[in-house]
Amino acid sequence: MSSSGMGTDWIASRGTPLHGTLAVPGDKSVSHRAIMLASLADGTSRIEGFLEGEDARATEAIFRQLGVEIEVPGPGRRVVHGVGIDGLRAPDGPLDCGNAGTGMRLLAGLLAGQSFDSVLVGDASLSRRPMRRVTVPLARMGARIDTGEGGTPPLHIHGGAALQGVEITTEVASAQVKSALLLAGLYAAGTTTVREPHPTRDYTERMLQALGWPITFSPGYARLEGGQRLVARDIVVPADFSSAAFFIVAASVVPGSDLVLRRVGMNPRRTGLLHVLRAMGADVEETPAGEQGGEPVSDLRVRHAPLHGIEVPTEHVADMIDEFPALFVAAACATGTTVVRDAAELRVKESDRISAMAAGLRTLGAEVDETPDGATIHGGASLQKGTIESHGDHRIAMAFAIAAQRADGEVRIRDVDNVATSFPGFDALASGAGFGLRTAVPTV
Ligand SMILES: O=C(O)C1=C[C@@H](OP(=O)(O)O)[C@@H](O)[C@H](O)C1
Ligand SMILES: C=C(OP(=O)(O)O)C(=O)O
Repeated sequence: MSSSGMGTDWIASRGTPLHGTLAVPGDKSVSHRAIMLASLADGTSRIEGFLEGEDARATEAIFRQLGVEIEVPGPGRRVVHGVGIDGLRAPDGPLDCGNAGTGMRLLAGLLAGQSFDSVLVGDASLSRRPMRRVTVPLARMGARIDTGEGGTPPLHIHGGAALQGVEITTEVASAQVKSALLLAGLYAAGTTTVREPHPTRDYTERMLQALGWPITFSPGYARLEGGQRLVARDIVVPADFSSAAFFIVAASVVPGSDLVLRRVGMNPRRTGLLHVLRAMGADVEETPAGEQGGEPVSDLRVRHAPLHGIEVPTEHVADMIDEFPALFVAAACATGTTVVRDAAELRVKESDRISAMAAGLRTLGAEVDETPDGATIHGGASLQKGTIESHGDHRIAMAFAIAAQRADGEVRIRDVDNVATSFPGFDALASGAGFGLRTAVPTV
């Protein structure tokens, strides 16, 4: 326990210019889906590049509880003995999704189609997150799911519901909501069609197709029929763009940096930050490096460049939804003003990311005006030392480790254990590249 009494703290401060060649861990979104769909397939699938993060491991543990045998031949590797589309068995107790919104929302759809009852629970942060966005449209398909008071977890899912395919336009642009509906659609009679207000990441669609389930999809649209089967297939998980993003921003803002990130997943629904950073003046050279698991991957060489503020085009928001904490730091280090709009979703992530970033940047001396759906960040102030609350949110913690590389003095970042949900080993990789970053000596 740290002096905050809540978990580990980091002490971050200016390091050296960032150099070297790094490979970030596997994609979290793909890792969740690989476990889920390989478990439902006929036959044995091998997964390479699996993210050894707490979120994906929570999903893995849940599928073991649902009767799936999953071997671990080594780090980042799994052998999943699929039980077939109707082969899951009733769990012996609640299924713990940990910190993972993705795990819980996708499982709500998948479990709504089973013959048995199940209960999904999560940690304190997940227990505050909105679930009606999945339970309401799933109810239209015939699912019976009770939420806690206020539409939050736990979710009590009643088995044996006769699901019916529906045509739905989602209210929020959310890959989790879309995926929950498609996974319920596997068990529904007839056709399930999902349209989205803005296109979101399409890993569920791509992986269903790769495992042989007939599906039609294009940006913002997906349609499938119930009652098919999945065929086991080996799955290679590409490196997570969202993890790479912290290093892309760090190398952009730390003078003298020249960093290479190897074979990063470049699904166009994930790379909105690149468009925005380039519009701000960032120097990111992209060399395509083929495909990994059906996804384009590229080597990215990032050199420090002076950034200037912009109005973030709203069409990029869904394609960079997890990158805003890092973008706020880039904006604080830029000259001029950056305006973020149409990003109210940030308020219902692991923390309220708009207010967490605004509060933390103000502590370090930057001027930030919050709005209901975004913020105006006034760049150019020199950042000072200070103590930052991560609110137990991995992306807030990592974002402030970057900000500290531009601060005069030490930045204490409280409660960083949650970084292990998406990016185990971030601190070692960051220190190796040149970050000033260490774990605080606990005080008793
Ligand atoms: O489908 C997914 O794997 C994810 C979708 C996004 O959430 P929303 O669907 O809530 O936008 C993203 O923030 C999350 O980290 C992963
Ligand atoms: C929002 C995130 O994840 P999840 O919704 O799965 O908790 C994230 O990783 O930034």
